[in-house]
Amino acid sequence: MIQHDLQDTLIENRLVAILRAADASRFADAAIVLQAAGVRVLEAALTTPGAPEAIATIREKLGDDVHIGAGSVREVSDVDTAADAGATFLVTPTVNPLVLERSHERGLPVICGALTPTEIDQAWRLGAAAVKVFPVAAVGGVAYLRAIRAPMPDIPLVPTGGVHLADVAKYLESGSIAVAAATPLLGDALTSAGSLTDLATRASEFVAAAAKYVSRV
Ligand SMILES: O=C(O)C(=O)C[C@H](O)[C@H](O)COP(=O)(O)O
Repeated sequence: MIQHDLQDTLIENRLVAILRAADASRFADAAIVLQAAGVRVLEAALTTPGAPEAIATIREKLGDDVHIGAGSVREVSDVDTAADAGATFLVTPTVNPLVLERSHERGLPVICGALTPTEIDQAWRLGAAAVKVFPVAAVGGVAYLRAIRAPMPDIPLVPTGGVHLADVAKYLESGSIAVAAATPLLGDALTSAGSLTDLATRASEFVAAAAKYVSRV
């Protein structure tokens, strides 16, 4: 996937579901539930043991209908791990020029994590396809997002971290290209005690909230 394709995919979906857990045993089942609910952009965090294998399984089972990225990419070696597993894009929590450089070499677009105006601008100038404003809720949520957008309206922003269902419309109304959520969307669905039925309900609610802002490009 190239930069513009990822931007188009985000505009067409407005929602990224982040899979992160103690282990990846339920990632593929959760991905199937998410796909059925209309979620098309998934991110498997590399902090989860077994995430690369889960990325490969999800690609095999769900095909090209679902975009599966690797998240929490911090090291250059993570880029290669994710690319070799078949991830179609990368998500980082930080701005690391070496990670962006290697991602470009491997042909993978990046949603690069950043927080301050300087970091956000730097991530964009280093060639990020979009900038993940993380952790957005902890620093002021929608008000912070709006403040960032005013002087930098050209940068596609993906607010992440503490984005709850009730916030989805507010962030998208404020000009975000998409929102990303882990805990508020996945809940405990990735644990053995979690319910995939409840996940289906939550995912449908998130998709419905984002749907108003979806545009076909
Ligand atoms: O994966 C990464 O690279 C991140 O840094 C982003 C996180 O997964 C967020 O921490 C999600 O936050 P919640 O949606 O509040 O659970």
